[in-house]
Amino acid sequence: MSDMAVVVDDLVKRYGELVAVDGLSLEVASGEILGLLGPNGSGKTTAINCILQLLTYNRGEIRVFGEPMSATAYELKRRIGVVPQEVAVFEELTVRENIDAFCALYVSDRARRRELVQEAIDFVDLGRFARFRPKKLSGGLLRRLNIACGIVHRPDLIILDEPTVAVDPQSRSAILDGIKHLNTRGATIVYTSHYMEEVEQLCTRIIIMDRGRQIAGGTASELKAMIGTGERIRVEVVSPAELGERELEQVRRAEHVRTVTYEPPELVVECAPGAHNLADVLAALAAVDVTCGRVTSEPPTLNDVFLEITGRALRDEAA
Ligand SMILES: Nc1ncnc2c1ncn2[C@@H]1O[C@H](COP(=O)(O)OP(=O)(O)OP(=O)(O)O)[C@@H](O)[C@H]1O
Repeated sequence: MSDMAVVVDDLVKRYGELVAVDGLSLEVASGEILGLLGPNGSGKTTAINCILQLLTYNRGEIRVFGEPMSATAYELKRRIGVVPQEVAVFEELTVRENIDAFCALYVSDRARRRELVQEAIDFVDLGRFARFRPKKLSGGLLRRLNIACGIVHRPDLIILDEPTVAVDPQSRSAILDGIKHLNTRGATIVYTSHYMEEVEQLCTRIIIMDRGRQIAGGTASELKAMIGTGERIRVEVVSPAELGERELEQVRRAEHVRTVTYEPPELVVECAPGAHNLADVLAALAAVDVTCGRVTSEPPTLNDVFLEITGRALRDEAA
């Protein structure tokens, strides 16, 4: 099983009465970018902290690169880089000194460390800020510093816990590109997020978590193929001013139509997978003399997958 970077078997972590991780099993293959996707509170951070042995747990086995993980497995820990959810850097040190301090935990040779620190600074593009202290950095730059501190020792496995929360779009896209680059350079990546778009863009495989459990896993396309929705068609109704039951019923009767919702002027039709859904829906509308304006057809999202399995949305609008 040496091609597995991480194997978690039946992990349980309780906080008093609350079961934060509830029999979680998962595998991370060497070389992949695994996304752990789940709403806030689904147990992602707790699972990660158990894997890293930062928390004790009630049950379960964890192996990293084929070896049992334990609090004192220092050789294994050296091969892991962690980018925690909360930015954790030293306020009194500059950017360069911070990265060096983290590097020094694993690399004692000063010349080698200088090279690695410079490489990490270049990697997150913080060269212009190398002599700044953290309090002078914006949120996005702080996140980049946090990443540099986690990856400076060139770990084989990199675990990033929601590294783009509260980050501007430009820094976010730089961070995602950087993670892809680390992966091409050979690192296995575990990436937790509640942003489904990010996970879909970045990850080669995705595990969806809810209430401390894995509820589904696969590539984004495999996950979407698991559910009944093939596409969501949105139609702006131009005339008549308001659709009646006759027109709505006509659409419902079209082949593959699963649900029809109408909030004037928009009609939303969810269809099961089919080759001519859009044409069928438009033909149904034309048959009852409905004139359409803008029409769009979208494939299902990972939120649809989550919704279909749990009955709830992956995240509320404010998240
Ligand atoms: N130290 C703690 N004591 C008690 N309960 C906790 C503690 N840490 C987490 N929890 C609870 O455990 C559950 C899982 O939390 P966890 O932080 O692992 O979820 P998450 O998916 O990482 O969400 P988030 O992205 O918000 O961190 C939540 O119900 C949370 O309130």
